[in-house]
Amino acid sequence: MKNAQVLTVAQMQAAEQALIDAGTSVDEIMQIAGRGAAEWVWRVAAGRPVTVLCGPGNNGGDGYVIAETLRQRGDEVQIVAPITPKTDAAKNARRAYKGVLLSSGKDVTGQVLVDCLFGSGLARPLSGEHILMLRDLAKRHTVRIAVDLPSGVESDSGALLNERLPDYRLTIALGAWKFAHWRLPAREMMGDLRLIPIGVAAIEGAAQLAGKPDIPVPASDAHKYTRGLCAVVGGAMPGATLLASQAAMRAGTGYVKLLTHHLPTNPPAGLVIDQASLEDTLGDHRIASVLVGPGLGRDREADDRLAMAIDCGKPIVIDADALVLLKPGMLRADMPCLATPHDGEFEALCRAFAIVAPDRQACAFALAKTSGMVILAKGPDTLIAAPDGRLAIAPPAPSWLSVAGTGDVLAGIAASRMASGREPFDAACEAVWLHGEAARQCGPAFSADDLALAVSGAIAAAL
Ligand SMILES: NC(=O)C1=CN([C@@H]2O[C@H](COP(=O)(O)OP(=O)(O)OC[C@H]3O[C@@H](n4cnc5c(N)ncnc54)[C@H](OP(=O)(O)O)[C@@H]3O)[C@@H](O)[C@H]2O)[C@@H](O)CC1
Ligand SMILES: [K+]
Repeated sequence: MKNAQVLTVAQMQAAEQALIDAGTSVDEIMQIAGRGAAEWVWRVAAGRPVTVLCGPGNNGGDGYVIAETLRQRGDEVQIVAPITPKTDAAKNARRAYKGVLLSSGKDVTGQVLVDCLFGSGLARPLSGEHILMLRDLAKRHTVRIAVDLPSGVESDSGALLNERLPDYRLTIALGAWKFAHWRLPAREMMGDLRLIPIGVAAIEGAAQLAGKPDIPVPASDAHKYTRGLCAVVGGAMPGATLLASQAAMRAGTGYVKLLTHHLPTNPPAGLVIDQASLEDTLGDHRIASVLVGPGLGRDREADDRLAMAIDCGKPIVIDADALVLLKPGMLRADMPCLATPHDGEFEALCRAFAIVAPDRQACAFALAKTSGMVILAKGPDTLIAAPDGRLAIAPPAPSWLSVAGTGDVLAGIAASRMASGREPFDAACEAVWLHGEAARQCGPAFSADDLALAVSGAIAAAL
Protein backbone atom coordinates (compact mmCIF):
# COMPACT_ATOMS: atom_id res chain seq x y z
CA MET A 1 0.00 0.00 0.00
CA LYS A 2 1.36 3.45 -0.93
CA ASN A 3 0.62 5.01 2.44
CA ALA A 4 2.22 8.34 3.32
CA GLN A 5 3.22 8.91 6.92
CA VAL A 6 1.44 11.45 9.12
CA LEU A 7 3.62 12.87 11.89
CA THR A 8 3.12 14.46 15.28
CA VAL A 9 5.10 17.61 16.06
CA ALA A 10 7.46 15.55 18.24
CA GLN A 11 8.02 13.03 15.41
CA MET A 12 8.60 15.88 12.94
CA GLN A 13 11.17 17.45 15.25
CA ALA A 14 12.92 14.06 15.63
CA ALA A 15 12.92 13.66 11.84
CA GLU A 16 14.40 17.13 11.40
CA GLN A 17 17.04 16.34 14.04
CA ALA A 18 17.95 13.16 12.13
CA LEU A 19 18.52 15.25 8.99
CA ILE A 20 20.69 17.67 11.00
CA ASP A 21 22.67 14.79 12.55
CA ALA A 22 23.24 13.44 9.03
CA GLY A 23 24.88 16.75 8.05
CA THR A 24 22.16 19.07 6.70
CA SER A 25 21.94 22.37 8.61
CA VAL A 26 18.63 23.91 9.74
CA ASP A 27 19.31 26.76 7.30
CA GLU A 28 19.70 24.31 4.42
CA ILE A 29 16.48 22.51 5.40
CA MET A 30 14.70 25.87 5.51
CA GLN A 31 16.01 26.75 2.04
CA ILE A 32 14.76 23.45 0.60
CA ALA A 33 11.35 23.82 2.27
CA GLY A 34 11.00 27.55 1.53
CA ARG A 35 12.06 27.32 -2.12
CA GLY A 36 9.77 24.32 -2.63
CA ALA A 37 6.86 26.28 -1.16
CA ALA A 38 7.80 29.35 -3.24
CA GLU A 39 7.26 27.28 -6.42
CA TRP A 40 3.61 26.76 -5.48
CA VAL A 41 3.11 30.36 -4.35
CA TRP A 42 4.62 31.57 -7.63
CA ARG A 43 2.27 29.35 -9.66
CA VAL A 44 -0.84 30.41 -7.74
CA ALA A 45 0.14 34.10 -7.70
CA ALA A 46 0.77 34.08 -11.46
CA GLY A 47 2.28 37.58 -11.36
CA ARG A 48 -0.12 39.06 -8.78
CA PRO A 49 1.40 40.98 -5.82
CA VAL A 50 2.20 38.79 -2.81
CA THR A 51 2.17 39.66 0.91
CA VAL A 52 3.99 37.25 3.23
CA LEU A 53 3.03 37.37 6.91
CA CYS A 54 6.05 36.20 8.95
CA GLY A 55 6.07 35.06 12.60
CA PRO A 56 8.93 34.58 15.08
CA GLY A 57 9.76 30.89 14.52
CA ASN A 58 10.96 28.77 11.64
CA ASN A 59 7.57 29.02 9.94
CA GLY A 60 8.33 32.73 9.69
CA GLY A 61 11.81 31.77 8.48
CA ASP A 62 10.22 29.83 5.62
CA GLY A 63 8.29 33.02 4.82
CA TYR A 64 11.49 35.07 4.40
CA VAL A 65 12.90 32.38 2.07
CA ILE A 66 9.67 32.33 0.03
CA ALA A 67 9.60 36.13 -0.24
CA GLU A 68 13.25 36.38 -1.30
CA THR A 69 12.79 33.59 -3.88
CA LEU A 70 9.80 35.42 -5.41
CA ARG A 71 11.59 38.79 -5.27
CA GLN A 72 14.56 37.36 -7.18
CA ARG A 73 12.16 36.14 -9.87
CA GLY A 74 10.86 39.69 -10.27
CA ASP A 75 7.53 39.25 -8.45
CA GLU A 76 6.06 42.14 -6.47
CA VAL A 77 6.39 41.01 -2.84
CA GLN A 78 6.23 42.53 0.64
CA ILE A 79 6.65 41.08 4.11
CA VAL A 80 4.60 41.93 7.18
CA ALA A 81 6.50 40.81 10.29
CA PRO A 82 4.74 41.85 13.53
CA ILE A 83 7.22 39.82 15.64
CA THR A 84 10.98 39.71 15.03
CA PRO A 85 12.61 36.30 14.41
CA LYS A 86 13.62 34.29 17.46
CA THR A 87 15.45 31.33 15.91
CA ASP A 88 18.91 31.58 14.30
CA ALA A 89 17.65 30.11 11.02
CA ALA A 90 14.79 32.62 10.82
CA LYS A 91 17.17 35.50 11.70
CA ASN A 92 19.52 34.38 8.90
CA ALA A 93 16.65 34.08 6.42
CA ARG A 94 15.48 37.58 7.32
CA ARG A 95 19.00 38.96 6.83
CA ALA A 96 19.10 37.40 3.35
CA TYR A 97 15.78 39.03 2.37
CA LYS A 98 16.29 42.27 0.43
CA GLY A 99 12.73 43.41 -0.22
CA VAL A 100 10.01 45.53 1.43
CA LEU A 101 9.60 44.75 5.15
CA LEU A 102 6.73 46.15 7.28
CA SER A 103 6.24 45.59 11.01
CA SER A 104 2.49 46.26 10.92
CA GLY A 105 -0.26 44.89 8.70
CA LYS A 106 -2.35 48.05 9.05
CA ASP A 107 -3.82 49.12 5.69
CA VAL A 108 -1.68 46.57 3.84
CA THR A 109 -3.39 45.32 0.70
CA GLY A 110 -2.44 42.87 -2.00
CA GLN A 111 -3.72 39.93 -4.00
CA VAL A 112 -2.08 36.85 -2.50
CA LEU A 113 -1.51 36.42 1.25
CA VAL A 114 1.03 33.81 2.36
CA ASP A 115 0.51 32.85 6.02
CA CYS A 116 3.86 32.09 7.70
CA LEU A 117 2.86 33.50 11.09
CA PHE A 118 2.86 30.19 12.98
CA GLY A 119 3.29 26.58 11.95
CA SER A 120 3.80 23.44 13.97
CA GLY A 121 5.29 25.42 16.88
CA LEU A 122 2.00 27.13 17.73
CA ALA A 123 1.65 26.58 21.45
CA ARG A 124 -1.50 28.52 22.36
CA PRO A 125 -4.26 30.57 20.72
CA LEU A 126 -3.21 33.66 18.78
CA SER A 127 -3.33 36.85 20.86
CA GLY A 128 -6.09 39.37 20.16
CA GLU A 129 -3.64 41.57 18.25
CA HIS A 130 -2.42 38.72 16.02
CA ILE A 131 -5.80 37.21 15.23
CA LEU A 132 -7.20 40.63 14.28
CA MET A 133 -4.21 41.27 12.02
CA LEU A 134 -4.56 37.85 10.38
CA ARG A 135 -8.30 38.31 9.80
CA ASP A 136 -7.79 41.85 8.43
CA LEU A 137 -5.03 40.82 6.06
CA ALA A 138 -7.05 37.78 4.97
CA LYS A 139 -9.98 40.07 4.11
CA ARG A 140 -7.76 42.42 2.09
CA HIS A 141 -6.28 39.66 -0.11
CA THR A 142 -8.17 37.67 -2.72
CA VAL A 143 -6.23 34.41 -2.36
CA ARG A 144 -4.74 32.94 0.79
CA ILE A 145 -2.03 30.29 1.04
CA ALA A 146 -0.94 28.65 4.32
CA VAL A 147 2.62 27.45 4.72
CA ASP A 148 2.89 24.17 6.63
CA LEU A 149 -0.31 24.91 8.59
CA PRO A 150 -2.80 27.77 8.80
CA SER A 151 -1.99 29.89 11.86
CA GLY A 152 -4.31 29.02 14.73
CA VAL A 153 -4.49 25.30 13.93
CA GLU A 154 -3.16 22.74 16.41
CA SER A 155 -0.94 20.39 14.46
CA ASP A 156 -1.45 17.15 16.39
CA SER A 157 -5.24 17.30 16.71
CA GLY A 158 -6.56 19.49 13.92
CA ALA A 159 -8.34 21.63 16.53
CA LEU A 160 -8.85 25.34 15.85
CA LEU A 161 -7.40 27.37 18.71
CA ASN A 162 -9.10 30.64 17.62
CA GLU A 163 -12.54 31.46 16.31
CA ARG A 164 -13.20 32.79 12.81
CA LEU A 165 -9.88 31.76 11.30
CA PRO A 166 -9.63 32.52 7.57
CA ASP A 167 -9.84 29.76 5.01
CA TYR A 168 -7.19 29.06 2.38
CA ARG A 169 -7.00 28.19 -1.32
CA LEU A 170 -3.88 26.08 -0.74
CA THR A 171 -1.91 24.66 2.20
CA ILE A 172 1.70 23.68 1.55
CA ALA A 173 2.84 21.02 4.04
CA LEU A 174 6.58 20.98 4.69
CA GLY A 175 8.56 17.76 5.11
CA ALA A 176 5.65 15.47 6.03
CA TRP A 177 1.91 15.46 6.57
CA LYS A 178 0.78 16.45 10.04
CA PHE A 179 -2.45 15.23 11.65
CA ALA A 180 -4.16 18.59 11.13
CA HIS A 181 -3.85 18.21 7.33
CA TRP A 182 -6.27 15.27 7.42
CA ARG A 183 -8.34 15.74 10.57
CA LEU A 184 -11.49 17.76 11.04
CA PRO A 185 -12.14 20.58 11.64
CA ALA A 186 -8.77 21.86 10.36
CA ARG A 187 -8.70 20.10 6.99
CA GLU A 188 -11.87 21.89 5.86
CA MET A 189 -10.18 25.30 5.88
CA MET A 190 -6.98 24.28 4.09
CA GLY A 191 -8.09 24.14 0.47
CA ASP A 192 -5.85 22.03 -1.77
CA LEU A 193 -2.96 20.26 -0.09
CA ARG A 194 0.59 19.96 -1.42
CA LEU A 195 3.60 18.35 0.26
CA ILE A 196 7.17 19.61 -0.16
CA PRO A 197 9.59 16.75 0.53
CA ILE A 198 12.75 17.62 2.47
CA GLY A 199 14.24 14.12 2.72
CA VAL A 200 12.48 12.94 5.88
CA ALA A 201 12.96 9.19 6.44
CA ALA A 202 10.23 6.75 7.44
CA ILE A 203 9.55 7.16 11.16
CA GLU A 204 8.90 3.98 13.12
CA GLY A 205 5.43 3.92 14.61
CA ALA A 206 4.19 6.87 12.55
CA ALA A 207 0.53 7.04 11.62
CA GLN A 208 -0.30 6.35 7.97
CA LEU A 209 -2.65 7.95 5.51
CA ALA A 210 -4.86 5.15 4.16
CA GLY A 211 -3.94 5.66 0.53
CA LYS A 212 -4.75 3.84 -2.67
CA PRO A 213 -4.14 0.11 -2.12
CA ASP A 214 -2.31 -2.25 -4.49
CA ILE A 215 -4.98 -4.80 -5.33
CA PRO A 216 -3.51 -7.84 -7.12
CA VAL A 217 -5.14 -9.45 -10.15
CA PRO A 218 -6.17 -13.07 -9.29
CA ALA A 219 -3.46 -15.66 -10.01
CA SER A 220 -3.83 -17.48 -13.33
CA ASP A 221 -4.70 -20.70 -11.46
CA ALA A 222 -7.06 -18.99 -8.99
CA HIS A 223 -10.45 -20.48 -8.18
CA LYS A 224 -13.25 -19.29 -5.92
CA TYR A 225 -11.84 -20.87 -2.75
CA THR A 226 -8.26 -19.66 -3.25
CA ARG A 227 -9.68 -16.15 -3.59
CA GLY A 228 -11.46 -16.60 -0.26
CA LEU A 229 -14.89 -17.64 0.96
CA CYS A 230 -16.61 -14.81 2.81
CA ALA A 231 -19.51 -15.89 5.01
CA VAL A 232 -22.09 -13.20 5.77
CA VAL A 233 -24.26 -13.99 8.79
CA GLY A 234 -27.79 -12.72 8.22
CA GLY A 235 -30.58 -11.87 10.65
CA ALA A 236 -33.99 -10.28 10.95
CA MET A 237 -33.35 -7.43 8.46
CA PRO A 238 -32.23 -8.98 5.18
CA GLY A 239 -31.89 -5.70 3.27
CA ALA A 240 -28.76 -4.55 5.09
CA THR A 241 -27.26 -8.03 4.88
CA LEU A 242 -27.87 -8.07 1.16
CA LEU A 243 -26.14 -4.70 0.69
CA ALA A 244 -23.09 -5.90 2.58
CA SER A 245 -23.06 -9.16 0.58
CA GLN A 246 -23.30 -7.32 -2.73
CA ALA A 247 -20.37 -5.10 -1.79
CA ALA A 248 -18.36 -8.12 -0.64
CA MET A 249 -19.04 -9.85 -4.00
CA ARG A 250 -17.34 -6.92 -5.77
CA ALA A 251 -14.35 -6.33 -3.49
CA GLY A 252 -12.08 -9.21 -4.49
CA THR A 253 -13.20 -12.35 -2.69
CA GLY A 254 -14.07 -15.37 -4.86
CA TYR A 255 -17.17 -16.60 -3.07
CA VAL A 256 -19.74 -14.89 -0.87
CA LYS A 257 -22.18 -17.07 1.04
CA LEU A 258 -25.12 -15.62 2.94
CA LEU A 259 -25.98 -17.70 6.01
CA THR A 260 -29.60 -16.93 6.88
CA HIS A 261 -33.13 -18.22 7.04
CA HIS A 262 -34.50 -14.67 6.57
CA LEU A 263 -34.50 -14.70 2.79
CA PRO A 264 -33.93 -11.38 0.98
CA THR A 265 -36.23 -10.56 -1.91
CA ASN A 266 -34.55 -10.74 -5.33
CA PRO A 267 -31.05 -11.76 -4.26
CA PRO A 268 -28.49 -11.72 -7.10
CA ALA A 269 -28.00 -15.12 -8.73
CA GLY A 270 -24.29 -15.11 -7.83
CA LEU A 271 -24.99 -14.93 -4.10
CA VAL A 272 -25.20 -18.40 -2.53
CA ILE A 273 -27.71 -18.55 0.31
CA ASP A 274 -27.42 -21.34 2.88
CA GLN A 275 -30.41 -21.77 5.18
CA ALA A 276 -29.00 -24.66 7.22
CA SER A 277 -28.32 -24.15 10.93
CA LEU A 278 -25.65 -21.52 11.56
CA GLU A 279 -23.64 -23.92 13.69
CA ASP A 280 -23.33 -26.26 10.70
CA THR A 281 -22.73 -23.65 8.03
CA LEU A 282 -20.04 -21.85 10.06
CA GLY A 283 -18.24 -25.18 10.48
CA ASP A 284 -17.11 -25.09 6.83
CA HIS A 285 -13.30 -25.10 7.09
CA ARG A 286 -13.06 -23.22 3.76
CA ILE A 287 -14.53 -20.03 5.25
CA ALA A 288 -11.82 -17.35 5.16
CA SER A 289 -13.73 -14.51 6.82
CA VAL A 290 -17.05 -13.91 8.56
CA LEU A 291 -19.12 -10.73 8.55
CA VAL A 292 -21.70 -10.27 11.26
CA GLY A 293 -23.87 -7.26 12.09
CA PRO A 294 -25.53 -5.71 9.02
CA GLY A 295 -29.20 -6.73 9.27
CA LEU A 296 -28.57 -8.95 12.31
CA GLY A 297 -31.22 -7.30 14.50
CA ARG A 298 -30.96 -7.06 18.27
CA ASP A 299 -33.25 -9.86 19.44
CA ARG A 300 -32.36 -13.02 21.33
CA GLU A 301 -31.63 -14.87 18.09
CA ALA A 302 -29.19 -12.09 17.14
CA ASP A 303 -27.27 -12.60 20.38
CA ASP A 304 -26.94 -16.32 19.67
CA ARG A 305 -25.89 -15.80 16.07
CA LEU A 306 -23.25 -13.24 17.09
CA ALA A 307 -21.84 -15.64 19.69
CA MET A 308 -21.68 -18.45 17.09
CA ALA A 309 -20.05 -16.18 14.51
CA ILE A 310 -17.32 -15.26 17.00
CA ASP A 311 -16.90 -18.78 18.35
CA CYS A 312 -16.20 -20.27 14.93
CA GLY A 313 -12.78 -18.61 15.30
CA LYS A 314 -12.45 -17.28 11.75
CA PRO A 315 -11.19 -13.77 10.97
CA ILE A 316 -14.26 -11.64 11.57
CA VAL A 317 -15.72 -8.22 10.79
CA ILE A 318 -18.20 -7.01 13.42
CA ASP A 319 -20.51 -4.16 12.42
CA ALA A 320 -23.85 -2.48 13.12
CA ASP A 321 -26.21 -4.30 15.53
CA ALA A 322 -23.48 -6.78 16.47
CA LEU A 323 -21.42 -3.92 17.92
CA VAL A 324 -24.25 -3.00 20.26
CA LEU A 325 -24.66 -6.63 21.36
CA LEU A 326 -20.92 -7.26 21.77
CA LYS A 327 -19.70 -7.60 25.37
CA PRO A 328 -16.20 -8.02 26.80
CA GLY A 329 -15.42 -11.69 27.26
CA MET A 330 -17.10 -12.75 24.00
CA LEU A 331 -13.89 -12.25 21.99
CA ARG A 332 -10.92 -14.61 21.98
CA ALA A 333 -7.57 -12.94 22.60
CA ASP A 334 -5.82 -14.06 19.41
CA MET A 335 -8.62 -13.86 16.82
CA PRO A 336 -8.20 -11.47 13.86
CA CYS A 337 -11.10 -9.11 14.38
CA LEU A 338 -12.18 -5.80 12.87
CA ALA A 339 -14.93 -3.63 14.33
CA THR A 340 -16.44 -0.93 12.11
CA PRO A 341 -18.48 1.38 14.38
CA HIS A 342 -20.10 4.69 13.47
CA ASP A 343 -20.08 7.32 16.23
CA GLY A 344 -23.10 5.93 18.12
CA GLU A 345 -21.82 2.36 17.97
CA PHE A 346 -18.35 3.58 18.94
CA GLU A 347 -19.77 5.20 22.08
CA ALA A 348 -21.71 2.03 22.92
CA LEU A 349 -18.54 -0.04 22.53
CA CYS A 350 -16.55 2.36 24.70
CA ARG A 351 -19.23 2.07 27.40
CA ALA A 352 -19.28 -1.72 27.15
CA PHE A 353 -15.49 -1.97 27.42
CA ALA A 354 -15.27 0.80 30.09
CA ILE A 355 -13.05 3.02 27.93
CA VAL A 356 -12.41 6.54 29.19
CA ALA A 357 -9.98 8.73 27.24
CA PRO A 358 -9.70 12.44 26.40
CA ASP A 359 -10.61 12.31 22.70
CA ARG A 360 -11.85 10.07 19.89
CA GLN A 361 -8.37 8.99 18.76
CA ALA A 362 -7.28 8.11 22.30
CA CYS A 363 -10.57 6.22 22.81
CA ALA A 364 -10.02 4.26 19.59
CA PHE A 365 -6.52 3.28 20.73
CA ALA A 366 -7.68 2.30 24.20
CA LEU A 367 -10.60 0.31 22.80
CA ALA A 368 -8.34 -1.51 20.33
CA LYS A 369 -5.86 -2.36 23.07
CA THR A 370 -8.48 -3.47 25.61
CA SER A 371 -10.62 -5.49 23.20
CA GLY A 372 -7.93 -6.85 20.86
CA MET A 373 -9.99 -5.66 17.87
CA VAL A 374 -8.82 -3.35 15.11
CA ILE A 375 -11.18 -0.38 15.36
CA LEU A 376 -12.34 1.35 12.19
CA ALA A 377 -14.12 4.39 13.66
CA LYS A 378 -16.02 5.52 10.58
CA GLY A 379 -17.55 8.89 9.74
CA PRO A 380 -16.40 12.12 8.12
CA ASP A 381 -13.15 11.82 10.14
CA THR A 382 -12.42 8.08 9.85
CA LEU A 383 -9.64 6.57 12.01
CA ILE A 384 -8.26 3.03 12.11
CA ALA A 385 -6.53 1.96 15.33
CA ALA A 386 -4.89 -1.43 15.94
CA PRO A 387 -4.19 -3.13 19.29
CA ASP A 388 -0.43 -2.97 18.57
CA GLY A 389 -0.55 0.85 18.29
CA ARG A 390 -0.74 1.28 14.51
CA LEU A 391 -2.92 4.17 13.40
CA ALA A 392 -4.25 5.08 9.96
CA ILE A 393 -6.20 8.15 8.90
CA ALA A 394 -8.59 8.04 5.98
CA PRO A 395 -8.32 10.75 3.34
CA PRO A 396 -11.58 12.70 2.95
CA ALA A 397 -14.36 10.89 1.10
CA PRO A 398 -17.41 12.45 -0.62
CA SER A 399 -20.02 13.74 1.84
CA TRP A 400 -22.67 12.07 -0.40
CA LEU A 401 -21.77 8.94 1.60
CA SER A 402 -24.05 10.29 4.34
CA VAL A 403 -26.94 8.05 3.29
CA ALA A 404 -28.45 4.90 4.83
CA GLY A 405 -26.72 1.63 4.04
CA THR A 406 -23.26 2.92 3.14
CA GLY A 407 -21.89 1.50 6.41
CA ASP A 408 -23.13 -1.96 5.40
CA VAL A 409 -21.28 -1.55 2.11
CA LEU A 410 -18.07 -0.63 3.96
CA ALA A 411 -18.37 -3.69 6.22
CA GLY A 412 -18.92 -5.91 3.15
CA ILE A 413 -15.81 -4.52 1.45
CA ALA A 414 -13.71 -5.05 4.60
CA ALA A 415 -14.92 -8.65 5.02
CA SER A 416 -14.14 -9.32 1.36
CA ARG A 417 -10.59 -7.95 1.76
CA MET A 418 -10.11 -10.14 4.85
CA ALA A 419 -11.36 -13.18 2.93
CA SER A 420 -8.78 -12.27 0.27
CA GLY A 421 -6.09 -12.72 2.92
CA ARG A 422 -5.57 -9.27 4.39
CA GLU A 423 -5.09 -8.95 8.12
CA PRO A 424 -7.71 -6.70 9.77
CA PHE A 425 -5.70 -3.44 9.84
CA ASP A 426 -4.75 -3.65 6.14
CA ALA A 427 -8.26 -4.79 5.22
CA ALA A 428 -9.65 -1.73 7.02
CA CYS A 429 -7.25 0.65 5.23
CA GLU A 430 -8.08 -0.87 1.85
CA ALA A 431 -11.81 -0.83 2.59
CA VAL A 432 -11.97 2.88 3.48
CA TRP A 433 -10.09 3.82 0.33
CA LEU A 434 -12.22 1.56 -1.91
CA HIS A 435 -15.41 2.86 -0.24
CA GLY A 436 -14.39 6.50 -0.88
CA GLU A 437 -13.38 5.71 -4.45
CA ALA A 438 -16.67 3.89 -5.14
CA ALA A 439 -18.47 7.00 -3.86
CA ARG A 440 -16.37 9.26 -6.13
CA GLN A 441 -17.25 7.06 -9.09
CA CYS A 442 -20.97 7.21 -8.19
CA GLY A 443 -21.02 11.02 -8.38
CA PRO A 444 -23.67 12.93 -6.44
CA ALA A 445 -26.89 11.69 -4.79
CA PHE A 446 -26.39 7.94 -5.02
CA SER A 447 -28.00 5.18 -2.98
CA ALA A 448 -26.20 2.46 -1.02
CA ASP A 449 -27.26 0.01 -3.77
CA ASP A 450 -25.47 2.17 -6.35
CA LEU A 451 -22.43 2.29 -4.07
CA ALA A 452 -22.31 -1.50 -3.68
CA LEU A 453 -22.39 -1.85 -7.48
CA ALA A 454 -19.59 0.72 -7.86
CA VAL A 455 -17.13 -1.27 -5.73
CA SER A 456 -15.90 -3.16 -8.83
CA GLY A 457 -14.94 0.17 -10.39
CA ALA A 458 -13.04 1.12 -7.24
CA ILE A 459 -11.13 -2.18 -7.42
CA ALA A 460 -10.34 -1.44 -11.07
CA ALA A 461 -8.89 1.94 -10.01
CA ALA A 462 -6.57 0.19 -7.54
CA LEU A 463 -5.18 -2.59 -9.79
N1 LIG B 1 10.63 20.55 11.56
C1 LIG B 1 11.05 20.55 10.29
O1 LIG B 1 11.56 19.57 9.81
C2 LIG B 1 10.90 21.74 9.47
C3 LIG B 1 10.26 22.90 9.98
N2 LIG B 1 10.07 23.96 9.20
C4 LIG B 1 9.22 25.03 9.62
O2 LIG B 1 9.35 25.28 10.98
C5 LIG B 1 8.05 25.36 11.58
C6 LIG B 1 8.16 25.04 13.00
O3 LIG B 1 9.02 26.00 13.51
P1 LIG B 1 8.96 26.44 15.01
O4 LIG B 1 9.07 25.23 15.86
O5 LIG B 1 9.96 27.50 15.18
O6 LIG B 1 7.47 26.94 15.18
P2 LIG B 1 6.62 28.20 14.59
O7 LIG B 1 5.26 27.68 14.37
O8 LIG B 1 7.31 28.87 13.51
O9 LIG B 1 6.54 29.26 15.80
C7 LIG B 1 7.01 29.03 17.05
C8 LIG B 1 7.33 30.38 17.65
O10 LIG B 1 6.14 31.05 17.93
C9 LIG B 1 6.00 31.28 19.36
N3 LIG B 1 4.60 31.07 19.63
C10 LIG B 1 3.91 29.91 19.62
N4 LIG B 1 2.59 30.13 19.77
C11 LIG B 1 2.44 31.49 19.83
C12 LIG B 1 1.33 32.33 19.96
N5 LIG B 1 0.10 31.87 20.03
N6 LIG B 1 1.54 33.67 19.99
C13 LIG B 1 2.78 34.18 19.92
N7 LIG B 1 3.89 33.41 19.80
C14 LIG B 1 3.72 32.08 19.76
C15 LIG B 1 6.96 30.35 19.98
O11 LIG B 1 7.53 30.88 21.14
P3 LIG B 1 6.96 30.67 22.60
O12 LIG B 1 6.37 32.00 22.92
O13 LIG B 1 5.94 29.57 22.59
O14 LIG B 1 8.16 30.35 23.40
C16 LIG B 1 8.06 30.28 18.93
O15 LIG B 1 8.89 31.41 19.03
C17 LIG B 1 7.22 24.43 10.76
O16 LIG B 1 5.84 24.67 10.85
C18 LIG B 1 7.77 24.71 9.37
O17 LIG B 1 7.14 25.83 8.81
C19 LIG B 1 10.65 24.07 7.87
O18 LIG B 1 11.39 25.25 7.84
C20 LIG B 1 11.58 22.98 7.47
C21 LIG B 1 11.41 21.69 8.09
K1 LIG C 1 1.46 29.17 8.73
